[in-house]
Amino acid sequence: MGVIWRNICQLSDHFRDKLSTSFGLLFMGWSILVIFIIGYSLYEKYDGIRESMTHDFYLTFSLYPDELYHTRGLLTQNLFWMAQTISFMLEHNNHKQLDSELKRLWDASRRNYQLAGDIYFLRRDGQVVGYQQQSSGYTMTHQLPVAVLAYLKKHPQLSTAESLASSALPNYTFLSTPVLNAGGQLLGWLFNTFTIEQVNQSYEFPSHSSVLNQSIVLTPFGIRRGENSDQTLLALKLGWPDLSTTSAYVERLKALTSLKNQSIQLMSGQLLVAWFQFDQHSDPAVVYISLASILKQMNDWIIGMGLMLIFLVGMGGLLIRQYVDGRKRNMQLIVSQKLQKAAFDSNIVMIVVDANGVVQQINQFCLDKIDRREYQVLGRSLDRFVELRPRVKPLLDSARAQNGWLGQVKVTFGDKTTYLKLSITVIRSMHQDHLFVFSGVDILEQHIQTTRLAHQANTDVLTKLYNRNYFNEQLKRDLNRSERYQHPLTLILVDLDYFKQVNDKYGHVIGDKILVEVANLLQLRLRSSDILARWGGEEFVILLPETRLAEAHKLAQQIQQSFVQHAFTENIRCSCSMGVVDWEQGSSADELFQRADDMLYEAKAAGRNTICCWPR
Ligand SMILES: Nc1nc2c(ncn2[C@@H]2O[C@H](COP(=O)(O)OP(=O)(O)OP(=O)(O)O)[C@@H](O)[C@H]2O)c(=O)[nH]1
Repeated sequence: MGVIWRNICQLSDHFRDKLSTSFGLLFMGWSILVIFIIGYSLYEKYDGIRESMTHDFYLTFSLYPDELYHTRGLLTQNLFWMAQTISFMLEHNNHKQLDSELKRLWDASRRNYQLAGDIYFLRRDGQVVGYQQQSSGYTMTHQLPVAVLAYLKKHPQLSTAESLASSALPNYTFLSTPVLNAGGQLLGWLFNTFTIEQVNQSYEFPSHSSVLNQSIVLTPFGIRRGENSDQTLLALKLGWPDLSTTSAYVERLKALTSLKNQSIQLMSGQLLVAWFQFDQHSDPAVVYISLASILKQMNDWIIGMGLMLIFLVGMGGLLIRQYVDGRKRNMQLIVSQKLQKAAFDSNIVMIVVDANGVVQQINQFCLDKIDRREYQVLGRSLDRFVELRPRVKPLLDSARAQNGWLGQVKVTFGDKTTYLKLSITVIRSMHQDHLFVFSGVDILEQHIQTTRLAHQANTDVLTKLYNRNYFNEQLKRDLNRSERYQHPLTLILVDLDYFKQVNDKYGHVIGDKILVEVANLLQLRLRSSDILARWGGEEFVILLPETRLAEAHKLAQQIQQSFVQHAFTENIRCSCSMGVVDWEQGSSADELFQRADDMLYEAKAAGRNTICCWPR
């Protein structure tokens, strides 16, 4: 059991250490959380920029991905960061940085996603911030391409998206730009699929005919062919249509292009991927991406993080509580150990001995008393250094039997003797012998005081003899003993004769002196086992244990004689009368006294200086 207990203790220590480690981990966790919060605050700081981006920017892509499905997710992310960067750059109006950042992003996108085609960065007011042409590699401009500028110059009604929107597409912002190369392939596919009439009839583009002759135009209302169509592709900007508008547009395209069975998907309600397969060699696509959708996803992500945060805070709180509880327990343990040490090292005698009385621990207070060092005492018998009354062995036996001991002991440390109020606590242990903790408070002063008080309570102030109280107690005790062992016991009542006259003649001071002399005179005649007391006034009483009447009578005669021979102070002569009684088996103390009194009365009546005995 002891081993198991020790193991449990070690385990709990181990867990305490682990809790410290947990706290470290928790601290790391919190640090990460703080970093996240700071990051999020910064993010929030640029929320305005993001908002402006949401409302002001649209990205239109014309590209030819090999694996559209695969790249869609990555592209979404990439577009978001591209747009954010642009927004940030514009905010700071630093076109040089914007150029280099866009070039870097474009290169990365093309490398990662094998993009082809053209990218345009547009603002709602129709301004082209920048564009890239796949055919000529990355090109950055803050102006529209030359061909676009020429076209817009020729047709002022198309110079801004705003004018276009107000005239033809009131609900949409619109921008068209001629694009080389790939457009030709798309055009070829369209003409292989539809007749020119079909394309032209379905197209209601409010534009110059020469433009129409040279272009393929995609609008929410249809597709129309231009003459130089092998050179042209118009990228389409739809404004910011809602899902139903977009869906309607897609359906219209599908109807027009007979692609009813082809994959044209609406993603997340606002992410449209329209896939046009137009020849054997490549898969062109128009990808329209809503940044609002991306930001919505972003919001979901923030909610997720919020939930995670709540979870982490909960877990953190739990761990902190565990840690704090552990610390509290530790502190309590330390405090209690300190208290124990303080108690052990206090100014009382503290000794721990084993069952054989061998010292296991001893405090400095005690070491100072016996004038020894700790190493001289530990492992040795307590008897060698301290003399106890009662002795150590019986004390231990008694403590073991009664599960503790409390009492007063006389103790001698070296050459000094004192009294201790001693408490012995027994410590029982599963895997060890009993230990006995001696804690003793020095009560020498108290002992002296008590003894003095007891003495005063039993002593006559004038004569220093025992008083009536003490005598009565002794009489009771001796009567019992005589009763039990059938031992003889006699009592003598002594009364001074005519003492009133002495007082009257010489005064009370002299009378007192005579009383003291009488006390001494009586004491001289007695054995140590006899008890002499002042019964009151000028009356004395003598108890004679183990004494028969004849012997008591003899003693009374000697006393009488000593009075006759003694000259008291002022040469005063005094005599006394005495009643001597033998104790009769079975009679009480009162009966004994009554008889003694009777005898004394008879002695007085007989003329004083007389001894009367009972039985006669
Ligand atoms: N000086 C002094 N006198 C005491 C003390 N106690 C009692 N007496 C006196 O002892 C006297 C006792 O007087 P009584 O009882 O008449 O007895 P007595 O004069 O001795 O006469 P008998 O006993 O009949 O022989 C009184 O005068 C008390 O005042 C005391 O402590 N000191």
